[in-house]
Amino acid sequence: MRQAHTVEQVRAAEAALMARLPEGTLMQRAAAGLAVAVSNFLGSTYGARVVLLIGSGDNGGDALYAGARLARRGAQVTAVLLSPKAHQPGLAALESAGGRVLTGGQAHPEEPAHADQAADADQEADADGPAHADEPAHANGSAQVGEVERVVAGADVVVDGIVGIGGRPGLRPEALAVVRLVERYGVPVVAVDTPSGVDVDTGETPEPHVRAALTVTFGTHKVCHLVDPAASACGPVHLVDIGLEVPPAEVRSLQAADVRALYPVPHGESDKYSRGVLGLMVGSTQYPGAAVIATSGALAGPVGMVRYVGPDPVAHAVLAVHPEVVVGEGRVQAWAVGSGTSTGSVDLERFHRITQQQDVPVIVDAGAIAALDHDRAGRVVITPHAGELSQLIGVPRDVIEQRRLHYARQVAEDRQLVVLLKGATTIVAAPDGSVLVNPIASPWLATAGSGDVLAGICGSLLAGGLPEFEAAAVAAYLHAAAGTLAASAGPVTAMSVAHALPEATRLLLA
Ligand SMILES: NC(=O)C1=CN([C@@H]2O[C@H](COP(=O)(O)OP(=O)(O)OC[C@H]3O[C@@H](n4cnc5c(N)ncnc54)[C@H](O)[C@@H]3O)[C@@H](O)[C@H]2O)[C@@H](O)CC1
Ligand SMILES: Nc1ncnc2c1ncn2[C@@H]1O[C@H](COP(=O)(O)OP(=O)(O)O)[C@@H](O)[C@H]1O
Ligand SMILES: [K+]
Repeated sequence: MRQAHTVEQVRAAEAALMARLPEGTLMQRAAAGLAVAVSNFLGSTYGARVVLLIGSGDNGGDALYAGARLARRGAQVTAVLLSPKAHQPGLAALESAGGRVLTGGQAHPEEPAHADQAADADQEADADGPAHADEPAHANGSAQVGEVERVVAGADVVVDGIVGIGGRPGLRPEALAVVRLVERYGVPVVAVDTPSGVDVDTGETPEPHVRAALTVTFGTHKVCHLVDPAASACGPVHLVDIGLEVPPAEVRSLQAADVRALYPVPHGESDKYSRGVLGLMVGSTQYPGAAVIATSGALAGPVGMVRYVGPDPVAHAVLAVHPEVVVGEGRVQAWAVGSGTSTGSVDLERFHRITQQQDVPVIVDAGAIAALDHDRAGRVVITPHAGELSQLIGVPRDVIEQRRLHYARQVAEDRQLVVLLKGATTIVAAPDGSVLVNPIASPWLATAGSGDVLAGICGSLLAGGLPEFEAAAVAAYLHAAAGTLAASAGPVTAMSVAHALPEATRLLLA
C-alpha cells in the first residue's frame, strides 16, 4: 500500500525521529538521496550543468546540500537564491564544493503575488538579514538577472528547492519569473519533495506552480503526489527512505500486492452461485452497446453468473455477444445499474426497489447517479466523472476538477456512499474520509464505453464479495492495468480494454 501523509503527520514523524538523531542527519539523508536521483536523471554527472532554485527554508537546504554533492562529483552547479534568506550551512557547503551562487528573479519584492507571502519575506529578511550580506553578488541581485537567464538557458536540469511541505500554494514573483524562464527554455525540473506552488495537503493548484519531470520525496508520499491536478505536476515520484515512522494515512493507493490479496479467487468448493451473481440493469435502446460492454467487463471479473434486465432489443444484443448471460431478474449478490442510460431512461421503479435492499450492494453509474434517492437504504458505489458529479451537486465541473479530493470526500460523507470519481487519476472516497487513489492510467482509456467496462468489473467484484470501497478501488486498478495492457502505445476500444481484463488479472495473480 502506498501511503500519502499530511504535512502535520510528516512534521510530527520528523520531530520524533530528529529527537533521536544528531542534528542535520535527516537533511543529509534527504540530500544524499536527492543527489543520487538527480544523478540518475542526468545519466552522467561529470560536467552536467545543474541549476538549483533556492527558497528560504529546509527545502532549499536539501537542494543546496545535494548540489554540493553533485559539484563534488564534477557537476557545474549554480544556486539561484529566490528569497532574502537561504539555508546558511547548505549555502556554505555548496560554495566550498565549488558551486556558484546568484540572486534570481526579475520581479521587485514590492510586487508580491500574495501580500502575506511578501510579509513573510520581509520578516525573514529582518530576522536573519540577507543570505550573504557581505557578498556583493547577493546585494546586487538585479545586475544578475541576465546571468540567471544565461545559466537557466544552458542548464541540463533545474532542481526546484523553492518550497516543500512548508509552502503555501503559489509562487512569489521572484520565483515565478525564474520558473517561467525554465519553462521557456524547456529545461527539465527535478522537484525537491513537492513541485513548489502546489497545495501539498489537497493536491489543488489554485496558483502558478512548478511542473516537474521527476519529484524526489522523503520519508513518505504526500497527498499532492497522488491527487490531481497536483499529481500531474509531479512526474514520477521517487521516494527516499530517511527512516520516518509514520501513522496510518487516510489517502492511500493500492499496489499490485494489495490487489492480489483482495481479489476474490474461487476455490475448490466454489460454485457459480457462491462466486457471486451480478445483476446488470444497464444500456438503453439509445445506447445498447453500453450493455454489451458492461457485460464484457463483468464477465471478465470474479462473478459466477451475470443476469441482465433491460429492454428486449438490448437483451438480444447482449446475448448475441455473451450467450452465457441469463436474461431476467433473479437472486443476485450485487447490482450494476445505469451505464448507457440517461436519467430519463432509467427504470425508476425497479431502480428504487434495488437500492432499498440493504444486503445487496449496488454500483450506480451514468444516468442513474442523478436518480439516486437520498433515502435509499442500500450500500452504494457511485462512479461519476466530474461532469456527472457536477450535475449531482450543482458545483461547476471545473471547480470539481480543481478540488477533486475535496468533493469526492464531501459527497461520500454527505450521502454515506462510496464515490469513485473518474478522470486521469481516479479517486475512491469512503464516507469515513478514507481515500484510495489510482494514480496511473493510460490516457488511451479516455475512450467511449471505457466507463461501462469499469462499471461491469466493479459490479463483478462487489458480487464476488468485496466491500464497496475495496471493490471500487480494485476495479479502478484493474481497469487501468487492462487499459495499459491493451493500449501499450496506441489507441484502444472499450471492448479491447474489457478483453484485456482477464490477462491483466492473470498477470497480477500469477
Ligand atoms: N524537517 C525535516 O526534518 C526534514 C525536512 N526536509 C525538507 O524540508 C522541507 C520543509 O522545510 P521548511 O519547513 O523549512 O519549509 P519549506 O522549505 O517548504 O518552506 C520555507 C518557507 O517558505 C515560505 N513560503 C511559504 N509559501 C511560499 C511560497 N508559496 N513561495 C515562497 N515562499 C513560501 C514560508 O515562509 C516557509 O516557512 C521539506 O519539504 C523537505 O524538503 C528534509 O530535509 C527531510 C527532513
Ligand atoms: N486522461 C485519462 N487518463 C487515464 N484514464 C482516463 C483519462 N480520462 C478518462 N480516463 C478513464 O477512462 C474512463 C472513462 O469513463 P467515462 O467518462 O464514464 O466514459 P464513457 O461514459 O464513455 O464510458 C474512466 O475510468 C476514467 O477514469
Ligand atoms: K520544491
